[in-house]
Amino acid sequence: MYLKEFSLKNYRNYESLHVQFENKVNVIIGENAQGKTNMMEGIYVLAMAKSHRTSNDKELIQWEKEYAKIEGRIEKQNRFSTVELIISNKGKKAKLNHLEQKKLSEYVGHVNVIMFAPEDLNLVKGSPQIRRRFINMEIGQVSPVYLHQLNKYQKIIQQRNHYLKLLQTRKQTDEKMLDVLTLQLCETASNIIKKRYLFVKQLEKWAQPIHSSISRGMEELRIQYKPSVDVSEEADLSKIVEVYYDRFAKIREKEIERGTTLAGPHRDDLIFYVNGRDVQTFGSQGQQRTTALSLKLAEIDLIHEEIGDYPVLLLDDVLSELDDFRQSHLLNAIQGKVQTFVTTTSVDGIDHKTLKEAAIYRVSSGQLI
Ligand SMILES: Nc1ncnc2c1ncn2[C@@H]1O[C@H](COP(=O)(O)OP(=O)(O)OP(=O)(O)O)[C@@H](O)[C@H]1O
Repeated sequence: MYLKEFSLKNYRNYESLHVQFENKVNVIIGENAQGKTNMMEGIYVLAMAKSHRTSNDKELIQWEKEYAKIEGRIEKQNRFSTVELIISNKGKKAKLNHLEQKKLSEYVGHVNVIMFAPEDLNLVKGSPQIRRRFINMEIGQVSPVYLHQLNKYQKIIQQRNHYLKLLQTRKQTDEKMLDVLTLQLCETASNIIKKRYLFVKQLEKWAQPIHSSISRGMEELRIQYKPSVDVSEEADLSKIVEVYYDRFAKIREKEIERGTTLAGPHRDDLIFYVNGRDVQTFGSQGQQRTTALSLKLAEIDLIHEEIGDYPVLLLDDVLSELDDFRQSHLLNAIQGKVQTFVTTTSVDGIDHKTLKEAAIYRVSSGQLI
């Protein structure tokens, strides 16, 4: 998959940008605060309809402007299409081949991207929220049904938390509505869990050989999905609903006391083991970085397997964070098959072979040269 043309209007510090990308590797050089990350973010938002660094869409609109617009022309298996996203105070409007899409979940997934930024190196060490976000973003790209379930789940959680607050403050004493919402929650959660189990299994399949190769055969990576309830991978949907329902019955008093939902996919996590040990607790910084890199590279293969095409790779200021060996592993893995955008403040840290094949752009105050 290729992003052939890309435009920004009133997006962050870009008043107006139009660029054609001819090469597979595109290096974007610029001093600090000139717009490198903003451009990577723009490509990411065009694909995912949300930013990787803020949940507040208004931040994406240039200061004092009414709206921001991102457009792209995509080549996918020799076919061309256009994508467009308009962000305003009223919300987001997405168009595919000039046709407005009713649901964002039907738009997301048309362009597939993988972002690798320094904060992704925290995937292993950071909070469970970072890992849940990773799971959601990645499954969401290949499964509109998952995105739909996730949106539904979030709405139910909001309603349920609101109701639990009413019960907590005794503004409401009838618990019937809580039962209805709990059942809806269990049903939606069971679909999400099933998908997550499947995804983690696939991810492990692709990440294991990559991790082994980066560690020169010294390390074996295992990935475990840890749902917030004790439910096995083999359980069918009705069994998962049953397990959840039992759990909610047990914690009902506690939930009312706290006024919030205490179990569900919004409390799941991933555990990474290297040679049998939890790498978050016992791994060295190098092992944690290798794990994060293996996961990102595995995603490329996973998306390729799912959709039959490679995603676009966005490497935002991350190459300089990797040592020479990890950097060359990354560059070899994507060589020739993945359209890649690399941002950097200097080309010094990037290997010569990559630079020779690359188109090099300089960004300065929201302008690209
Ligand atoms: N909504 C906005 N409207 C206008 N300008 C904005 C907006 N949001 C951010 N900016 C500006 O964008 C610039 C930051 O750009 P960006 O984050 O892309 O920097 P960068 O080139 O990646 O720098 P670094 O190398 O430091 O990461 C800042 O000058 C910031 O003030």
